Amino acid sequence: MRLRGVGKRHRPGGPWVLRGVDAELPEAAVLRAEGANGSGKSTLLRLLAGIDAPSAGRITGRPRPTAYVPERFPAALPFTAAGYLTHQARTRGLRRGAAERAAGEWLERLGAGGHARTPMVELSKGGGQKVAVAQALLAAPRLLVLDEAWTGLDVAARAELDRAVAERVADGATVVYVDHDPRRLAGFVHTVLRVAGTEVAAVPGPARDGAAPAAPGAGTAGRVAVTVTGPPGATWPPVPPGASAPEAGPDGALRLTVPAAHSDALLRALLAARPPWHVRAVEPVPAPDPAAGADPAGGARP
Ligand SMILES: Nc1ncnc2c1ncn2[C@@H]1O[C@H](COP(=O)(O)OP(=O)(O)OP(=O)(O)O)[C@@H](O)[C@H]1O
Repeated sequence: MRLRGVGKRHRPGGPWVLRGVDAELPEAAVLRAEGANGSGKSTLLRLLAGIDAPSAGRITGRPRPTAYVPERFPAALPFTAAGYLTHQARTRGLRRGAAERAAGEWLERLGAGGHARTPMVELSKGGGQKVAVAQALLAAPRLLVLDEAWTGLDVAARAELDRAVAERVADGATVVYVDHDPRRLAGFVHTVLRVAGTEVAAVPGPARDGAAPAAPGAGTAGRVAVTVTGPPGATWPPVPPGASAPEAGPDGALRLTVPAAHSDALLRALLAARPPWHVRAVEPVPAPDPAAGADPAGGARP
């Protein structure tokens, strides 16, 4: 998916919120949009999801199907939770039986199975948010856009959404999100979209293959250290080739190193585990062999 010279203003002649945005969004990747309040993150996400059209420029190659969880979900709809989700699944091409099954399965996964027959207007804020998330995940989107989608969810549903993100990415989808919590999916982010002053800068995130050598202090051997904590009962997933044995730290966290080329696979496995692991940090590891990439400038980019 590609943005070329994309601009947006919310009314003709009004101020540009975004202008001249050029970016390429990779497949099978998580992208996090960051920026100050009112900088235009939600505006960017609505453009990416196709909810709003750009005022200038073009967006091409948007993966289909596309799904979007808005910051404010219109929960006061004349349906039950399951009825609404079934309707949504039908509009996305599922047959009635498959649509009902998908609706029920997503409500169960998010811990809202007991509210399947609850009218939407009677749902709590958290219940409404679960329906908002479920409607986005129903049709296995190839582009998933999440605007503060974790807000209002309970801990278990948040973890389920993390897992759903990992599943979508493992399936080749692009996931773009905004969240006020900097730890949300930390270490899993391929690209950060920095929104500031009408511009969007795409910078490598910690999970990008090959990002580690470009980071200050990193060696050219390209290993990264992953620090995780696990919920009670978490089992260690299969780790990719070349990973070190996990070592326990004093604070109960586990740390292991892995070749940068395999860090995405490890992060996906950790987040897709049931229950999922919490990825605390992904950091470059200096190369053990000084001849392999000694760089007095501290790993500056070539
Ligand atoms: N529908 C709209 N009509 C007019 N102005 C809008 C509309 N939506 C957003 N804006 C304006 O566009 C600018 C960017 O808003 P946006 O919601 O995209 O920012 P944000 O970075 O997501 O903010 P926050 O972090 O507070 O959610 C703001 O000045 C906002 O007031």
